[in-house]
Amino acid sequence: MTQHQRLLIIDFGSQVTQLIARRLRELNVYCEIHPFNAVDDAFLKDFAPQAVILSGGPASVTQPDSPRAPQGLFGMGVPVFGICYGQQVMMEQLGGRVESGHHAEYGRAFIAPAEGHRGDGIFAGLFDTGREEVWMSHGDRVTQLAPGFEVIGTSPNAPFAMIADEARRFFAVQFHPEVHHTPNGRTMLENFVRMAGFTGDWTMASYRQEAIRKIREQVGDKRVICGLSGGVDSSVAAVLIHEAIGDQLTCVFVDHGLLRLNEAEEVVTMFRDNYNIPLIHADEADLFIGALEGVSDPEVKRKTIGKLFIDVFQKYASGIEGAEYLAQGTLYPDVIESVSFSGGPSVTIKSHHNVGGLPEKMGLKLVEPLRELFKDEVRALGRELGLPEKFIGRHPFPGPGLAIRCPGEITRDKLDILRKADAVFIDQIRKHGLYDEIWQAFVAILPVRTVGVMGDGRTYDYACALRAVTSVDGMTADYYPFSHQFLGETATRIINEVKGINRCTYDITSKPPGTIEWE
Ligand SMILES: Nc1ncnc2c1ncn2[C@@H]1O[C@H](COP(=O)(O)OP(=O)(O)OP(=O)(O)O)[C@@H](O)[C@H]1O
Ligand SMILES: O=c1[nH]c(=O)c2[nH+]cn([C@@H]3O[C@H](COP(=O)(O)O)[C@@H](O)[C@H]3O)c2[nH]1
Ligand SMILES: NC(=O)CC[C@H](N)C(=O)O
Ligand SMILES: [Mg+2]
Repeated sequence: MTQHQRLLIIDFGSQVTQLIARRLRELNVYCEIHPFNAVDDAFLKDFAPQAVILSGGPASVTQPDSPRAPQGLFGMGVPVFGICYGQQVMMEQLGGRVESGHHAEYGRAFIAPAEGHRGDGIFAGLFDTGREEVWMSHGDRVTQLAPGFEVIGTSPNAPFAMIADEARRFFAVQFHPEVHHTPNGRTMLENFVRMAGFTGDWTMASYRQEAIRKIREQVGDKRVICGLSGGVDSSVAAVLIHEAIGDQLTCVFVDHGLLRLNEAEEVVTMFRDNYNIPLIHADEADLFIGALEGVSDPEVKRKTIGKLFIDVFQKYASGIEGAEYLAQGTLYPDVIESVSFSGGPSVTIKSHHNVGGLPEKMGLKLVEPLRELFKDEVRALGRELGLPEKFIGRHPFPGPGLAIRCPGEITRDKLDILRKADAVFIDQIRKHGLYDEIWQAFVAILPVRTVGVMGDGRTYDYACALRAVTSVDGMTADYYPFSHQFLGETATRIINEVKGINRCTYDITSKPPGTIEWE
């Protein structure tokens, strides 16, 4: 376990629990999210948090069998901050009262300070304008405070919107300080962690040292292979592991024939030029493209590719004496998603290419040095390790590559057209200085051909769709608001420069309801 000061977030299933963790990480506070049903008194003792935050959640504390925090939590002497359901559960467990009723508040609300309170303690710095803007999402509300608590702020439908028991260092709010729509939410969380004694010791410099020590401890004198895509995650993982164990590491870059224009050369050159890391360039295009022939179902595509990745890693691992470990760039969101509490079985939208099934089949043990980090932290670690900015700022690129940007059947022909169109689009974005503002951008080639007229001749070629989104973590996304001029210029360039495309559309679907990739 980390040697840093630790904060525990108990998850009651809120859609925005991850944001609590993000906000705290931004404050250089190390925290972990654990589902309420995995946290008991023994866990608390073992984890030894210096403070605890209780998340929101979909349940109602007024219902029998609704989730609770372990009662022992309130006797540990550590500061506790309850958010929404977390507030309600605190009141319920500490002797207050919560009621369901007709007092729902969804969206923006304003908190007024209670008599005699202008905001102090963890509410310091608030109410500058006489009221505090917050984001609410609740149907239940606290109707009676638990002994020891006093009210700090009220909203029209939540008379106990901000409450505190200063003596025990228990605080709670009915709204969500973790979302962007609560402008001073960060101030509240910062006040809370400073009050709890956090010094902000979670920095990438200390993380780097610790991660290196752990990798050495885990791997000993064995060998590690690392699937390297040239993406941020696997590049940072590879460089970090190399720093730890030097030439015990071999990277395997799989060219599955589904990469972007010149991508294979760029990745291989960049690694060979900048790092002295043994790198196998596995040219397996025939294997992948061959297996995908005639396949048009998106899930079948994904599963076919996922399995072939396994086969390829296995092939190269068996050629390396003593290769007992497989490294991958698993991030914290992947970890949380697989443990997080959910009210029912969740639906699989897409089988994200996942190397999680590897170890059993290959007999390889996993090395996952980034599994505690968010993407922005991985980028910060990459900078700390001195990776070239070109790699750190790269848009994410999915493991299955162009296969999921080519709805319907994949052919080499279509892939070539797609690669060229994608290169023009990205070139346009770079030329207009927009690359860093956009989270991810690409072209999808559509499985329809349309009629056009070029140079007085008839064309019957493919249509393509441009996709560019803004996002923080890929979980939700919005389309990027290009100017019409940019779109027009880009469409003209693609149609003029890329033989095989005669029509260009811009995808303005957000996620949800769409997803970022087309398949
Ligand atoms: N072409 C590839 N060759 C080898 N390994 C790959 C390839 N594509 C993906 N992987 C492996 O799958 C993992 C997950 O892919 P993913 O796209 O999520 O991460 P990434 O490519 O490292 O970063 P990014 O999310 O920025 O694209 C990678 O960390 C890498 O280990
Ligand atoms: O490594 C990956 N393997 C996959 O199978 C995969 N599918 C989607 N993505 C990437 O995940 C983010 C969200 O994508 P979606 O909105 O399409 O689900 C976007 O950044 C996608 O590019 C993948 N990455
Ligand atoms: N966002 C929340 O935590 C909601 C809590 C509870 N389900 C309510 O409706 O009041
Ligand atoms: Mg990638």
